[in-house]
Amino acid sequence: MSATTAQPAPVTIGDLKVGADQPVYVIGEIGINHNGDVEIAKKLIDVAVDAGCQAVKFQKRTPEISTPKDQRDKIRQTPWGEMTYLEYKYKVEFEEPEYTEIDAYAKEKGIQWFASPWDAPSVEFLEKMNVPTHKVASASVTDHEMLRALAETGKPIILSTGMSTLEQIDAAVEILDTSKLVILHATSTYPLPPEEANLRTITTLQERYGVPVGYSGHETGLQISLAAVALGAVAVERHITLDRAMWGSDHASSLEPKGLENLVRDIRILEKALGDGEKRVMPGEFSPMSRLRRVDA
Ligand SMILES: C=C(OP(=O)(O)O)C(=O)O
Repeated sequence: MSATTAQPAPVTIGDLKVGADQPVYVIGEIGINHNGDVEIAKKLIDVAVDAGCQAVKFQKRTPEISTPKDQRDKIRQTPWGEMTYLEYKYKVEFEEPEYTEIDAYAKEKGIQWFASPWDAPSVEFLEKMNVPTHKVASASVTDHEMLRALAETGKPIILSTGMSTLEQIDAAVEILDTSKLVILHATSTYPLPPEEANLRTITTLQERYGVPVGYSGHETGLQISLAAVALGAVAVERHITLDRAMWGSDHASSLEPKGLENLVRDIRILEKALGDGEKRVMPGEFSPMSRLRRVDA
């Protein structure tokens, strides 16, 4: 008899399955860490492939819709000079030519790519790019118009839950098809202090929604993401960068290439180490047992 309880069926994303008894689905979140440069995006795809991630992720916005009205005219110093926040948002936004290049490059490298749309037109854009899944960023949990647009795509959805109450998540889940849903536990504090990680929420979400649950991390270092896997996270998403000192809001709390490589290496070790929960004598124990255990005891 196995000690493990019944697990929800895995969710199929492209040619991969995400769920219990599957390799942890590791997503390198490029986000806007490409700083508007497709060559940086391609280097980050290489970093994710070399580390052993199954996917990279971007963020797709229609800036005049997704940028909060009270933020648009704020002046920012940027590598492109002084500009409004809205102008800056356009600078780091990829459109069809860049995503076509990214799509071809990711296919050539054998890695999945998708994005979090931040408004309904971006869902339509990503659908045209034929992505295998869509991610809901924590900021969009309460954007029911966009969630309905996502549900209509019929694609599997990865729903992040930072900044959200259980009631807000209930309302989001109500709109989505739970047979194609992966939920990510997240705390949207950048960088995330350990005392706000609340990793046992992974179990709370598993029990409440009965779908595969993963983790989207914003901490520095690897321990919290690894603990999430030990607690049953079936997917892990981390921001990635070429250099944490690069200009931009997300670089500082991102993993550099070596950190990502170590994370995936350690996740693969944990997958093996977690086992199935069934107590049995392991093959490697027979020899020590014959040396150490008295047969007459
Ligand atoms: C911000 C995002 O995700 P999360 O809420 O998981 O950090 C995103 O996917 O764009």
